[in-house]
Amino acid sequence: MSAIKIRDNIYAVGARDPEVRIFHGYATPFGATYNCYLILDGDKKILVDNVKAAFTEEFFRNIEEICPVESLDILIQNHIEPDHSGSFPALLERCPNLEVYCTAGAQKGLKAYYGWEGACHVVKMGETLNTGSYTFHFIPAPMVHWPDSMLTYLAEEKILFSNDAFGQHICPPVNYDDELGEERLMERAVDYYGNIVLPFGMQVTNLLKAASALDIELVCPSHGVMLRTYIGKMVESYAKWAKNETDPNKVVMVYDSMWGSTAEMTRKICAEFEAEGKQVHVHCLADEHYSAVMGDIVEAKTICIGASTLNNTMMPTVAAFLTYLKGLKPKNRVGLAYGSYGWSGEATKEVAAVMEGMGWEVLPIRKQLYRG
Ligand SMILES: Cc1cc2nc3c(=O)[nH]c(=O)nc-3n(C[C@H](O)[C@H](O)[C@H](O)COP(=O)(O)O)c2cc1C
Repeated sequence: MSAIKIRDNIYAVGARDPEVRIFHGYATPFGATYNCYLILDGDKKILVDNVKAAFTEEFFRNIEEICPVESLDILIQNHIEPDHSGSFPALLERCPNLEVYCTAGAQKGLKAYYGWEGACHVVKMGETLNTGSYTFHFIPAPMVHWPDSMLTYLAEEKILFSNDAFGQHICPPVNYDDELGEERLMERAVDYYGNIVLPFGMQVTNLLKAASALDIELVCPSHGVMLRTYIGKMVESYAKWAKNETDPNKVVMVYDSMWGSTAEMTRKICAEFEAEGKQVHVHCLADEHYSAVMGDIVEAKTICIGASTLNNTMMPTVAAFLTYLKGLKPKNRVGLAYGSYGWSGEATKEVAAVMEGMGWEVLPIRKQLYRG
């Protein structure tokens, strides 16, 4: 990838990773990008975030299209997760006097990850950095995505560097939301939300409140395409998802099956829901990674989980999905546990217990001895 000119003095200088298929346990069938941004303000050169360590060379090449890496003055580190900070040691090697702006949590993280104990500008909500003609406003957003996370707003250009917020895992040959198309954008965004942001509805609501005062023309996230046309749609969707507004007509069915009996139950139950006019999304865990289900979970009111009994418990694929789901904490759902068994049939009871543990309304279990 080359540097992408966004404005006269602003460039995207991140890296593309079309090959990545699992990203910290999250399936990325369409690859990912690690976006970061270079801003020139007179003789000041400011970098917002950096990239995964393995992509440092590509990142440096992109910067060098604009200016020498050694000439960078300031690094705004919005978040310390290694996909945004992996090049930090290499950057410091080439720019030992780089001034770093980040939250207190990020400072701790930079020390823990990289042993870095340098002087740092620790920023809080509402604090700004003036670099001459530009003012950067810092907006800490704890848990969107980690405790150290923040966003940075460049007032004069009306650009929000949103880091993980509003991101999408995709590595398309285009740079902007309207080039990708609304449907594809929102499909990737809800997948990202379901896998990354879902547990943090309250924090997202707080962030949207803080961002509502800003005049934003361009959102530059750390993953996926930049938003210039569908900012309103994205913010509206985040607000809805953060409030856990589900669709009573949307049903998700997730299952695995050894001999096809639970698959057959899935087809029957699916047909029943469809006869009621519901929209059913079916995922078989033998074919799909458990994280591929999460985009549909975000808006579905009813979630049916099918597991046959294997050695007195549920199938491991379903157990893995439930472990993942529990961590992402979808609330206020209606659950149905179903599955086939041969003699003891523990699986469905175990699935229903997990649903109860998440506080869901649980429908009566549907169990079937072998093929009925
Ligand atoms: C390796 C293996 C272990 C099984 N263990 C149990 C068990 O512990 N308890 C039980 O009720 N059924 C057990 N079964 C029977 C299956 O649950 C039963 O065949 C069921 O119909 C399979 O549903 P499926 O076709 O959806 O996989 C086992 C089946 C296999 C192949």
